[in-house]
Amino acid sequence: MAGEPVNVKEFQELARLVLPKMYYDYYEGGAEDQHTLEENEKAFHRIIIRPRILIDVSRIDMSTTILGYETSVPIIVAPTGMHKLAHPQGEIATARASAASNVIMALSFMSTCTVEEVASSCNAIRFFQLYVYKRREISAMMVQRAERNRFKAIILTADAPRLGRREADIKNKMIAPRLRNFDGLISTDVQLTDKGSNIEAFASENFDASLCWKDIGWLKSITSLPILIKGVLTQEDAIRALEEGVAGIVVSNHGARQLDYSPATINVLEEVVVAVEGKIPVFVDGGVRRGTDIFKALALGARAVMIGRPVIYGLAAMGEHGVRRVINMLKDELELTMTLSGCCSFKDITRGHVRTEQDGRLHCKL
Ligand SMILES: Cc1cc2nc3c(=O)[nH]c(=O)nc-3n(C[C@H](O)[C@H](O)[C@H](O)COP(=O)(O)O)c2cc1C
Ligand SMILES: CC(C)CC(=O)C(=O)O
Repeated sequence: MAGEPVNVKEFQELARLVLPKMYYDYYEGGAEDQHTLEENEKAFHRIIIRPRILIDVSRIDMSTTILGYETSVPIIVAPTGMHKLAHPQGEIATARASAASNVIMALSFMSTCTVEEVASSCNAIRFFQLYVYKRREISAMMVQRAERNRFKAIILTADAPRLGRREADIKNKMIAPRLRNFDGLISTDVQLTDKGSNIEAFASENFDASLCWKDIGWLKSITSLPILIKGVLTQEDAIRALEEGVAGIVVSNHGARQLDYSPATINVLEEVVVAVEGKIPVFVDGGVRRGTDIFKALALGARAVMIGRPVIYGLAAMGEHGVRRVINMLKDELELTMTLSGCCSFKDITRGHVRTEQDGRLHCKL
């Protein structure tokens, strides 16, 4: 590639060039046939923007709030595991870049830097993603550590009772690195398989597949932080989450790494938004690679998007600077999209600014 990368895809290509194949495959891959992986992006491509003209767009206001916290753009850094495989500074580089760009970072439960290291690396609003282990006391202790270190919300990932089947990781015999948060508590040196992915083996040894709705009560009993549920893909689960009193929902298929042939997230966002009737904010992730994608998600009712792989690609390519570049590129693209669509602020972006495939079908029937 000649010159500096100018979009997320070019950062992906740079990441592919610099990373060992085992790690690149881990980051990039999805489950099984990777049908949903492809669809997460393609479903965005099938949504058309309906721009409005002759509106004064000389000033665009990009500021917004997420759970009451001010942020420069409706982007949250999604929780993704093990950043030190992408760059030696790991999650500290990601946290500093997020802080510099004034966006919220969600730290993965499976981080390679500790909660305390990330918290002390910079001053920023951070959320903490939670996996519930069979040894619940470990998860409870992590929630308390996050709370002590001023994380502002818990994101409970609810789509991973087991890890999805990621065939590249199986072929590469993907190795789980040391997770220093769990030093002295749990080892990533699992010896369950002599073949296959060690990450998968680690997850099946430790993740609690019995986690269910009643456990939201348990989580509430151990923390006073707001709880977001990540992994909702249906109106039924959205309504249930609402009944459990969560503070927000993340429409997510885990970057298509869990259940293949689950829907592209942008295709089910509206179903969830309609179900919650504006009572709590709805976020979405999966396949966001352009500012136009963010615009589409906002038009369909998302409060903000989360980005997973784009951040990793920036981190692998250029460390902290790369993550900043990726976030700022997406921000610039969103600003341009708003300008060219006649929207001066987020409240100006309406359902009428996009046409989905389903809308197309409705028109045909008329
Ligand atoms: C390499 C990788 C690691 C991930 N690790 C986690 C994790 O530890 N916890 C979690 O809740 N989600 C995890 N996810 C899912 C992301 O939070 C997010 O849902 C997904 O990456 C969004 O899709 P995108 O990568 O297309 O932006 C991971 C995703 C990737 C790609
Ligand atoms: C280390 C993994 C369990 C993190 C994860 O959720 C993922 O790879 O999708």
